[in-house]
Amino acid sequence: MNRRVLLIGVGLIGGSLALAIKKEHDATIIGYDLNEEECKLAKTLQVIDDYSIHLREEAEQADLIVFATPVEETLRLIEALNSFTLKPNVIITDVGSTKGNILKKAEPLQQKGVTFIGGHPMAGSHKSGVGSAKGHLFENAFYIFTLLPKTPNEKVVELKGWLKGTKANFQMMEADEHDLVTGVISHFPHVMAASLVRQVQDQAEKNDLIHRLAAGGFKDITRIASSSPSMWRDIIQHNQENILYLMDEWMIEMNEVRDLVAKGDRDRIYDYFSGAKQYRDAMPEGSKGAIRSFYDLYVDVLDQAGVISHITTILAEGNISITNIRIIEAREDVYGVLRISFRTDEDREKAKKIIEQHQYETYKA
Ligand SMILES: NC(=O)C1=CN([C@@H]2O[C@H](COP(=O)(O)OP(=O)(O)OC[C@H]3O[C@@H](n4cnc5c(N)ncnc54)[C@H](O)[C@@H]3O)[C@@H](O)[C@H]2O)C=CC1
Ligand SMILES: O=C(O)C(=O)Cc1ccc(O)cc1
Repeated sequence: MNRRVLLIGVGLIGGSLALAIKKEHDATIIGYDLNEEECKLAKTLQVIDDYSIHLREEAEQADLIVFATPVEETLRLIEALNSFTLKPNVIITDVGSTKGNILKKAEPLQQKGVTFIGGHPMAGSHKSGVGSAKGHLFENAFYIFTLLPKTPNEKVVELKGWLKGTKANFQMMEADEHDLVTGVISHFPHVMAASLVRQVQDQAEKNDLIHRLAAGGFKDITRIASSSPSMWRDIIQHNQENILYLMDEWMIEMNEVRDLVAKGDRDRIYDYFSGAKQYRDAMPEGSKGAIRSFYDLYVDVLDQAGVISHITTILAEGNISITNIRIIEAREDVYGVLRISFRTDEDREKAKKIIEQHQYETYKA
């Protein structure tokens, strides 16, 4: 019998999961979203088979229910599910960036014998909406499951089966540990990125050159500050304790660095940078973390006119597809750096070889 998936929240992550599910399953995917335009677009793009405005009716027929809504909304909707008569074997999961409060909210469902498995695919983008959804978004990314006590293992295996098409790397974690770890590597860095941008904004009011010069590397390192403010408001709210702890730690650290700078302590400043470099350089390559790594290649170009078409032609001849190409004009008009993004490290390596054969200089960030 054809199985039914109810996707609640048909945006970037929900749409990407739907596409991944479709790769491996011949199930009917029904979308439910407050924004009807997103549902229409999702249907046109064949991300979902159909959509509905009748949550109860759809939930009661579903074999798999996926919440891909902002965390605060997910909490509200999980509560609504409590009064529905769900199929006895249904699996409910979510994709929220925080897990503690969501699992607590799902406890009453489990007490009624319904399986809820917390999920967090740790890859994404600063973009929102189903228009940016991709079936391969979670390939090689960590996909964390957080379980309520007594969740049957066969249900976890079944959910992994549903999500096989993501080609993600599934991992189990306790909800508390998840929230601390993601606080460290994703949520707090997000606050930092936003604060760096706001510092530039404040300083740019005094000197408008700052705005122009920030367009290069600064923009790259603060890319995540362009993500959905409402999504991040929810994340910060639901990981408040960890974020406050990390902010306090950061301020202690900044005071220590401030002290080194004030004293002009050259050796210790060197040690500070060198320690950070060593630790960063030793981080594993090739696996995706929460913050998306791009397989970028930088190419020095002198004459910008015509160079993009030349490089795209030689890459096309070499059968290498690119996901993005952009000139970063950080060196005024004559010189430029071309940044080309690839889907895999392998593509980037092949491209590097080919481009260098044409006498361009390349480097990886
Ligand atoms: N964006 C990212 O990179 C990642 C996001 N996440 C998590 O995924 C979830 C969704 O994020 P995105 O897909 O990026 O957001 P999105 O904005 O692209 O999609 C969210 C969708 O939920 C809909 N929605 C909001 N409230 C609703 C409600 N009450 N009922 C039905 N639909 C509702 C919105 O209309 C929107 O279409 C969030 O919980 C976020 O924490 C997890 C991993 C990565
Ligand atoms: O844009 C990026 O790379 C991200 O930071 C993606 C992201 C956002 C939220 C998550 O919970 C996990 C990953």
